[in-house]
Amino acid sequence: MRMMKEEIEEQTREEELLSFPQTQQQSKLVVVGYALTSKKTKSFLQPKLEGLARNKGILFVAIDQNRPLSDQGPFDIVLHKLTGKEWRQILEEYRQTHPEVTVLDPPYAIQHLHNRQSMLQCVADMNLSNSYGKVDVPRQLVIERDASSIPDVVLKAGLTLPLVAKPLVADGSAKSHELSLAYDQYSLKKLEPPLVLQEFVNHGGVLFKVYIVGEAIKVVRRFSLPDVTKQDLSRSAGVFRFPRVSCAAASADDADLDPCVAELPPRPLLERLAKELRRQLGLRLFNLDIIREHGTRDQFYVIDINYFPGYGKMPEYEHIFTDFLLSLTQSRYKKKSC
Ligand SMILES: Nc1ncnc2c1ncn2[C@@H]1O[C@H](COP(=O)(O)OP(=O)(O)OP(=O)(O)O)[C@@H](O)[C@H]1O
Ligand SMILES: O=P(O)(O)O[C@H]1[C@H](OP(=O)(O)O)[C@@H](OP(=O)(O)O)[C@@H](O)[C@@H](O)[C@@H]1OP(=O)(O)O
Ligand SMILES: [Mg+2]
Ligand SMILES: [Mg+2]
Repeated sequence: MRMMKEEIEEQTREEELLSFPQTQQQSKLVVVGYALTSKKTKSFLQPKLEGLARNKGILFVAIDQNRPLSDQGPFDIVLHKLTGKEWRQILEEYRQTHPEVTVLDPPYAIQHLHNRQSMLQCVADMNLSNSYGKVDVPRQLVIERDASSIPDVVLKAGLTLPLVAKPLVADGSAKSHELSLAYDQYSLKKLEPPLVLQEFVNHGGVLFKVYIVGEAIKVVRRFSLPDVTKQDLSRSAGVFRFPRVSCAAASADDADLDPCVAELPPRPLLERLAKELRRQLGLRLFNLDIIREHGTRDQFYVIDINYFPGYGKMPEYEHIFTDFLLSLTQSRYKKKSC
């Protein structure tokens, strides 16, 4: 007789459990359910992560979106990065009915990052400035509709060209990553709202990606858009489109760079920024793109924040991530015994 799908899954899981070191079969395993796109599963769930996790007693189990979430598991942690209202509702309901499970992260908090205005609002409100530096967001305005009005609106708001035009919605779709650089005021009419118009900040062509996993922070350098000089601006006109520019950007960690451009932002400044963002956004898994204004030592701008970014590109992510997952279950255990 053919085995039921559930039975096969149960058997596979039992076999997986048996492949764990014996000490871990006896002590409690941390079961992490994941709901990720196939692209994300490939980049995140690399064999080196799964191997280390196994040694530490962590088991990753794929969530079947065609079956009720409550019938699966039991999970200690749910990791997810999928879009859609329906999925969000499923997760919110699951959080209510399964308070013992840590859902990374709450869907309502992630929603905050799906709009490029609300995404940076926390940073703007923070007014972070101390002896290590100053963190701002570029001046920007939201255009909801009517492209023909943009030149006027930009003039009135006093924004300085060139401007980066970014789709207002940042939901991870290919379209949400289609950016443009506008050199002159009249070409702005060619843009397609709803969008955010952000002042382009010269930063020496290098940006810093700050990856956050709970309390841990890792910073890497990436090549970015080159500076735009006054001469470039007077010579060029029009709108230059650059789809998925950030994904194509190579690592700049080993490049021979001007030390003033390459110097990482001060660690204490990033720690303060990360701590505030973690608290205010209510998120534990995100990264931010931060740039240093060219010609300054300590003026920084946050230009982008992403939920559950490409951790596969973060150095030592397998150690950092597994330690983080373990720390979550330990703190839950501590809370319970208190
Ligand atoms: N205000 C700005 N000033 C200078 N360069 C910028 C600015 N905004 C964006 N850029 C450049 O454009 C790139 C893409 O912008 P941004 O990071 O906002 O887009 P994204 O599609 O959300 O990227 P990601 O793939 O990281 O989610 C940046 O990595 C940077 O090189
Ligand atoms: O493509 P990668 O895995 O590297 O990760 C990228 C991730 O794509 P994915 O979540 O679809 O995989 C993007 O998410 P969406 O905005 O498209 O949702 C965004 O977070 C990028 O910033 C990540 O690149 P990183 O900033 O880490 O370099
Ligand atoms: Mg970015
Ligand atoms: Mg982004």
